[in-house]
Amino acid sequence: MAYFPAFINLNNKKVLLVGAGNIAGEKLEKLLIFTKNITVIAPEVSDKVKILVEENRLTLHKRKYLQKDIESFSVVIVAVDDLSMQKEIYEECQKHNILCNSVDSVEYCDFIFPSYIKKGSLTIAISTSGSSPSVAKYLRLAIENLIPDSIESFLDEMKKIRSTLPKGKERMKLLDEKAKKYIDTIFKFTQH
Ligand SMILES: C[C@@]1(CC(=O)O)C2=NC(=C\c3[nH]c(c(CCC(=O)O)c3CC(=O)O)Cc3[nH]c(c(CC(=O)O)c3CCC(=O)O)/C=C3\N/C(=C\2)[C@@H](CCC(=O)O)[C@]3(C)CC(=O)O)/[C@H]1CCC(=O)O
Ligand SMILES: NC(=O)c1ccc[n+]([C@@H]2O[C@H](COP(=O)([O-])OP(=O)(O)OC[C@H]3O[C@@H](n4cnc5c(N)ncnc54)[C@H](O)[C@@H]3O)[C@@H](O)[C@H]2O)c1
Repeated sequence: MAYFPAFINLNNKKVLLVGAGNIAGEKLEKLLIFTKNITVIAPEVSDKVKILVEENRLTLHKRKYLQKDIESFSVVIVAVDDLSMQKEIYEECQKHNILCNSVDSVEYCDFIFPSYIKKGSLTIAISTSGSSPSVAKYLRLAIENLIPDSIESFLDEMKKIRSTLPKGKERMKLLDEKAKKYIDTIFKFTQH
């Protein structure tokens, strides 16, 4: 089955990152845009992870992962250089209904990190379901150039209109027309 693309609210969700090397640093940098409720466990910690932990006052346990460490967490990311350990933690997560991401195999992922573009309240996420992370990256770079920064203020304006006008056909029509006009000016055409 394919992955269901969802945008998860990480408020009040505890996130555990196992591993603190190069890839853990990359995942941490991306996660920090969405939550600071992150605990890191690893015996060796890269300079980048050390700085991010200090700057964001994250909890760091400088030791190896121990069974049951996952138990108070909602989301676990396993960024260790050891596939059997990724499998072990993934299986432990399954028993506790904890969402798990492993950096070496989609087989041990309940969710995967997408490549994403964020401009204000707009988020565009791209995934190749693990087929080619670098294709996801270059597609992101190509799409990023198509989206103007003005999208941020335009979305703020649309949000304001939506919250001030009463729900109903009139509001729907107005919002649809404004959205179409804006997108038309960006892409010079609108697909229906
Ligand atoms: C999108 C992105 C998001 C992010 O990391 O946040 C992301 N990987 C990125 C970059 C990237 N990763 C790799 C390269 C080298 C070139 C290449 O292999 O293509 C590059 C390119 C680069 O770094 O330039 C190597 C790699 N990646 C994985 C494996 C294991 C394997 O497949 O076996 C290996 C082999 C390791 C090895 O060979 O040793 C696995 C995963 N990587 C994923 C996400 C998930 C699937 C995403 C999807 O396709 O849907 C998944 C399954 C798990 C996960 O991480 O969640 C981010 C781009 C962000 C951006 O810039 O926009
Ligand atoms: N998903 C991706 O985007 C992607 C991209 C490239 C590579 N990878 C894969 O990511 C993995 C990690 O690569 P890296 O460059 O970050 O490695 P690294 O050597 O820099 O870091 C490994 C980290 O795992 C920790 N670790 C090892 N054993 C541990 C244990 N028992 N408990 C807790 N922590 C432990 C280490 O202390 C270290 O912090 C590799 O297997 C690589 O194939 C994934």
